[in-house]
Amino acid sequence: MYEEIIKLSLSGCAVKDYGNLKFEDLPDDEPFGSTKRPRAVGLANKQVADAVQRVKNDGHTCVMLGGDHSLAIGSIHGHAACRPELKVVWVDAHADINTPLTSPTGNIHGQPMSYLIHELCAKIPHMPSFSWIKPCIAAKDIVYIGLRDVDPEEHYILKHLGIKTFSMTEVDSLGIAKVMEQTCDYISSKIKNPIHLSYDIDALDPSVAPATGTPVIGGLTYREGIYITEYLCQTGLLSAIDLVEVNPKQAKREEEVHWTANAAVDLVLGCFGRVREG
Ligand SMILES: CN[C@](CCCC[B-](O)(O)O)(CCN1CCCCC1)C(=O)O
Ligand SMILES: [Mn+2]
Ligand SMILES: [Mn+2]
Ligand SMILES: [Mn+2]
Repeated sequence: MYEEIIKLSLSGCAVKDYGNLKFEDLPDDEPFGSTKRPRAVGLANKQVADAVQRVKNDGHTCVMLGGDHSLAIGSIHGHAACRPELKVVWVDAHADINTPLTSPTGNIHGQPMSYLIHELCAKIPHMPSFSWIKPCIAAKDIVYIGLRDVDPEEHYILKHLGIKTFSMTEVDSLGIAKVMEQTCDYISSKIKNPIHLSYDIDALDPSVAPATGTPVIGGLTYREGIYITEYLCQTGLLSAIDLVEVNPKQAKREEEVHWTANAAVDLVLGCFGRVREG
């Protein structure tokens, strides 16, 4: 991922590398109910939240390179501590809004949004090393793009809270340009709020980004994925970006790692002004 930093530097952006966060291995991190590795994930996200808050206090646009999507807990929490009026654009095949009680797998990468949303606060049990997390966004502050693998309980939550979603059906029916126009009208209707873009690489079709943990066919083309970043960049409102779920270990062969990493690099470059016209 250092390629990102080099390329961003080359493209004229002032880049400050805040370094890698070191997450200690917790051997006896027993599940909390069905929720796996609660202490490791809770402690890691506290570090992420503090780091993102440092970056935002320094006045930068923050880029958090994951790791899995559970890290969005800390990233959005830390960002909201500086910019409480932020809006979230969540680009993903999945909604990642299971609560610990609805999750079918107990994997926290499928749950991050549930810890952050005010309206779900009462549905979240107290968990070890999660007590520092305070809900910081409202359902109306969120837009999803790229959904195509949503659990029934997640679907109920999305509908019940009236959260704005553009699934792959809407991407097909409207086209990505209309989706982005409607996304920005929805989040910036009255005032221009800072945008937190949380980009799960599995939003892209597995033919483009195969090296990821939960690939789902029928995803965004490379061009649609890049268009999202170019469109949000030109709003001038991008305040923090998560680029997560790139996982070389999931590649079947070396070239799949390159395809996935190259797509991730290009997505970040799109967020910082790289346009395809040259
Ligand atoms: C859709 N929900 C899943 C996937 C979460 C993906 C997280 B991401 O960060 O990569 O987006 C999957 C649940 N299904 C697994 C297969 C059997 C049916 C349930 C979950 O584990 O909650
Ligand atoms: Mn994942
Ligand atoms: Mn995700
Ligand atoms: Mn996903």
